[in-house]
Amino acid sequence: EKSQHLVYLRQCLSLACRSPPKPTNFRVGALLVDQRTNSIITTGYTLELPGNVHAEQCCLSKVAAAHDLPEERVGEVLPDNTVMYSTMEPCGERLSGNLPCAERIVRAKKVRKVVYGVREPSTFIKESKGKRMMDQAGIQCVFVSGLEGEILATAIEGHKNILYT
Ligand SMILES: Nc1nc(=O)c(N)c(NC[C@H](O)[C@H](O)[C@H](O)COP(=O)(O)O)[nH]1
Ligand SMILES: [Zn+2]
Repeated sequence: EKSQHLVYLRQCLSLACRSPPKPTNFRVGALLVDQRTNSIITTGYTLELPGNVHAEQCCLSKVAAAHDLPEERVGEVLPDNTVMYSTMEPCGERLSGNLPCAERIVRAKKVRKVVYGVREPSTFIKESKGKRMMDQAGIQCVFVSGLEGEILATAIEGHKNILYT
């Protein structure tokens, strides 16, 4: 089970490496798996789509768009028991004020499990709320250890360019 989770999290990590570095967010990769067929439904990474889009948000938006639906209706076209993999815990609050991914995932209804490789660091949001929000919605949140170092190094790539003078 954990080895299978790590296979998908490594794929998320390689997706995160495609994200253009930016000091105001993290570089994250995510993907959706159909648990019945164990096949990947779609992938996403931070800023892949136009606008200030998170990796998890990209996944939901791409599935909806493939069915000519807005993201908020993605639940109508996701298979039951969809699993979201993400290098980082989905956000519960965003400094931009945009709708957090935990709320988007809850709204999607069919995502019943979220697997991630790190909790959100406190760079932008002191106490991350994503996990708690999903727990309260009955979504199974699974933290998988083993890739933290690589995930964090990739996530904060854009931050290294800040000159602390
Ligand atoms: N799980 C996750 N996936 C992402 O793709 C991403 N960029 C973040 N980042 C969380 C961080 O808290 C927000 O990036 C800041 O709060 C700024 O908010 P915006 O990104 O500008 O909406 N977290
Ligand atoms: Zn987010």
